[in-house]
Amino acid sequence: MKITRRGLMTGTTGLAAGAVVGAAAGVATERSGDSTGVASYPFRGAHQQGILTPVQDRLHFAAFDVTTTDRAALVRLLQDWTEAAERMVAGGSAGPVGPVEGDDRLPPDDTGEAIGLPASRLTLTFGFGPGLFSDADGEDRFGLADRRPKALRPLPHFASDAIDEARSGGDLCVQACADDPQVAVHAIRNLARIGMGTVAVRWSQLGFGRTSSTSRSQATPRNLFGFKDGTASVKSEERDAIEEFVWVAPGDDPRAEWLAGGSYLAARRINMRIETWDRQSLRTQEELVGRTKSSGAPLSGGDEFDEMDLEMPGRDGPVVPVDSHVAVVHPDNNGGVRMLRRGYNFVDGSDVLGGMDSGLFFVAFVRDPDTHFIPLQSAMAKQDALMEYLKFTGSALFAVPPGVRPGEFVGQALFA
Ligand SMILES: C=CC1=C(C)c2cc3[nH]c(cc4nc(cc5[nH]c(cc1n2)c(C)c5CCC(=O)O)C(CCC(=O)O)=C4C)c(C)c3C=C
Ligand SMILES: [Fe+2]
Repeated sequence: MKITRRGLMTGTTGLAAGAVVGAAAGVATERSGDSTGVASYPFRGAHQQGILTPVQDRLHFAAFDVTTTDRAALVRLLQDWTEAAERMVAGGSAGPVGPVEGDDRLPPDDTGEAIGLPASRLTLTFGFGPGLFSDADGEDRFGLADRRPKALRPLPHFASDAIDEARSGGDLCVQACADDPQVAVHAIRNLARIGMGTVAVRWSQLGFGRTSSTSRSQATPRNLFGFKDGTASVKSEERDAIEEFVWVAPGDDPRAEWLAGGSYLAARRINMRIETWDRQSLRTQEELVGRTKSSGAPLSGGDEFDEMDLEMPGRDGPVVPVDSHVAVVHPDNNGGVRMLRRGYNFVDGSDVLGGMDSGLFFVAFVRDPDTHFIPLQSAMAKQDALMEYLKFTGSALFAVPPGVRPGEFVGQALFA
């Protein structure tokens, strides 16, 4: 069955628009326009989609404040979001009726800007922020406080952070990734519309040109410094590494067993001083990163995916400088830990000085932020020569519940 919003609207499936959901694992497309050969991914499974899924080209990420005090309303929202998400990732509309099929005296249950667009490999990934468990005064908002995962706290302040609170935190988050920005935006917009009166968008971020790859079948993309980014990120083919570094395991956190099979999502909005960067010599740029700009190979030699030799002597110390980015965050200098990175480039117009408000919206999925993320971010803040070209302007941490099983809603085990 071919599922497109247009196909559904013209009745080729014989079903109401949006009523159909993809059941097969990764519905193949006749003409997908991407290297994966897949048009859509199933919403339900052991783990949420949008983590191991081959990274799509576009992002719309939104963080929400929960505005209700009613636990039942929060549960209803998650049920409604689950239904809408399942329809939209299959290429259907947000509501069961559709953008133009309903009673014309009522607002449509889908906003319509995705009419005619295919699923575009849309994935929707949901997360819970610390504020869902208790508010700033420690008040238990929804009877969930004693189920808060131990590592789910606002990220600490790191040296030279310039965090804008209006771009940080949030009680809930939704990561929408797709190959078409209109499809990602449509999904977030409709989830926000469905949540009216229960949640309000706190901040959101658009991203383009994925800065990572989650599969060996994907080429490594480039960030706005012009370097390949994502080379050493955990790949979906690395089964042992995924268990060790990405998924929360049963027994990791006895009071938050509901999170087993899930993960933590660390988000950092990082402005890049690209105008200053562009004035640095190629050699300086490569020494700041620790890899070559052309192939992404370590400065110690070899090809992109070859092991880096952090000890190889150069003229003034190691050939991969000790304060280069890759040396500072390398597993050998951080207790062996790795992370699955899934960031995007962004350009949000220009700043008051005529420079571009641009950078990298860093997203990483980790098993435990206390051991797999915070120490690396601290090391970067203190020792990384790249920091001179970076300004951290947003910050958030979310617990990402496990996958949604048939008949369940997202995060159901937390409310059991
Ligand atoms: C705290 C975690 C990290 C932040 C924040 C971060 C920001 C950041 N990174 C680049 C560019 C590159 N990063 C690369 C590798 C790399 N980065 C991190 C962590 C953070 N980066 C890790 C764990 C690694 C892998 C290290 C390893 O195992 O070798 C690379 C090299 C290519 C690659 O492996 O992806 C580049 C390039 C920028 C520009 C940036 C902030 C804007
Ligand atoms: Fe990095």
